Amino acid sequence: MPLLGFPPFEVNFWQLLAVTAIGLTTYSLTNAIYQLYFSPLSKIPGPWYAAVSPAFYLITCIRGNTIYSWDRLHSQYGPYVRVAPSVIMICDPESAKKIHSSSDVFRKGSWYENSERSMKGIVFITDPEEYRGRRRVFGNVFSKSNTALLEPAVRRHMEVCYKKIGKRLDNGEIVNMKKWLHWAAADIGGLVCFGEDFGMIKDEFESSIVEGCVNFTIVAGVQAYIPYFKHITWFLSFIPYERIQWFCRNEEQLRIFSADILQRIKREIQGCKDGHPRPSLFSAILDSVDNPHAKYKLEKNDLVSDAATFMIGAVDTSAILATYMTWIIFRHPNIKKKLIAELKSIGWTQGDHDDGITDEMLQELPYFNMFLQESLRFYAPVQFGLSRVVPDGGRLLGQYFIPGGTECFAPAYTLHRDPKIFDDPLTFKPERWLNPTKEMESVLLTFGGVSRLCPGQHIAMMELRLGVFLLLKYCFSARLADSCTDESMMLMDRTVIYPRSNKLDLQKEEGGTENSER
Ligand code: HEM
Repeated sequence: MPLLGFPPFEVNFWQLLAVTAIGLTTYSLTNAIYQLYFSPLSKIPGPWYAAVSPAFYLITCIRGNTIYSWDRLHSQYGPYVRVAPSVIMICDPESAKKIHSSSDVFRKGSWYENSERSMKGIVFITDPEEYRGRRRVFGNVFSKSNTALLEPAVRRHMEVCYKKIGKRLDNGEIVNMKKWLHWAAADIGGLVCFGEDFGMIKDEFESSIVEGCVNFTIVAGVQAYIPYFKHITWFLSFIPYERIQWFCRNEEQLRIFSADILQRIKREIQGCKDGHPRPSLFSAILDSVDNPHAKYKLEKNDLVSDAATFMIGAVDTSAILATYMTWIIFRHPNIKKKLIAELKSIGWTQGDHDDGITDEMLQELPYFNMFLQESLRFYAPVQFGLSRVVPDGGRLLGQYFIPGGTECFAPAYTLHRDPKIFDDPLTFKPERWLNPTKEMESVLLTFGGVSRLCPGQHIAMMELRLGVFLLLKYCFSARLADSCTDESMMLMDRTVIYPRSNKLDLQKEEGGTENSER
């Protein structure tokens, strides 16, 4: 009996397919016409296929080495490029400053929401209000003066590291500096955050924390571009295949690792007769979880996430920058000579002798600090562009009015090499920082933008200064091994940059003096 008198409505498979195809084609065509001619972003140049579908952007990001893709697009289309229907890339210093401003905050974008599963650490907080609350918990533990208190422990640790490397070089070994610098960065991260290192330099082994931190940035760099992928990985983690499990369970393993350490610190505090355990960042803030009267409260889960996040933030970044600084020192003998000359002026001696040099003295050396600054420009570990969202109401960026909700990013790789700001930008030239322009200083995004500056930057800078000084002290007579070439050190990019060969080998210069003893 036909319903309401209408004849029965029958569709066969082919009709259904035809209707679906017509529907999809109409939608795609209408969307393409809208995106190309009517969208508020349609005036922004860029490849047409990037404007009509997010596929180009997602594939470029998932493939990695985006720094080169963005740089090419910038040279082709100019400072503003539309790389997806609602994503724009900005290579204009003024607008880069705006999107990272601390007064008119552009919140963090979908990259951060997608890249974690259960890790609610500070770096992944996108809401500015929630971020301010979390930052208050940490108070001034990262201030320059607090960082200076850590110098003796950090220095002792680094001294052991470089002495060991020097001895190995003297014994004729080829030493992969990248590996040792990752061990040192993780050990120091442990010292700073938890008051204990992981014994990697002492026992010369790689704790799973290094692999965990490096893997996290790699996995996050893929997951961040595939919406809902983080939910799928939960199911995938049950597949009994080692590589898949490694990919899917890395975040959980880091959280377990952090929870264990925090538990140990807590036991230590409870067992401490005088109530003063080893000083560390997290022993200072444990109180915010356990004390009901603490001024700023933190959930236990967030504390564990923060502990893992701080290690992720500390390890790969510091190690990679130190690796490239080592490369530059041995790649350019004139730079090494100038650094040594300046160090000699404050009493530097080669080998195992106390020359009384402190971090404070290193901060006074002009060439030494220009070398550091140029390294921060050239080898910023995070160069792909930190994603931000235009606030409600939209904002004027350059000559374009960009609607609220649009994602934007300013790739550090391209900005740090802008010939309008840096003369001869592809040459590593410390002297350019002798009289820097305001623009040169403000465009550097090595430690992030002003609204979300890296809290570990003073610690990282101290580590880098002491690292260069101790490298020259204990590995003075080294040279680059034959395996280490311009080609092998070419920048690759997967969230954090790394050398193409994934190593930096040093060996002893033939006829050079002993490194460990004068
Ligand atoms: C050379 C070394 C380092 C570099 C180049 C570096 C770089 C950065 C950058 C670019 C950001 C901003 C990320 C964003 O906007 O999403 C950041 C954030 C962060 N860094 Fe570092 N970092 C370094 C060392 C450290 C160290 C040693 C620590 C901890 C002891 C640390 C902890 C963090 C944390 C917790 C954040 C998140 C802050 C936030 O979201 O506001 N970093 N870092």
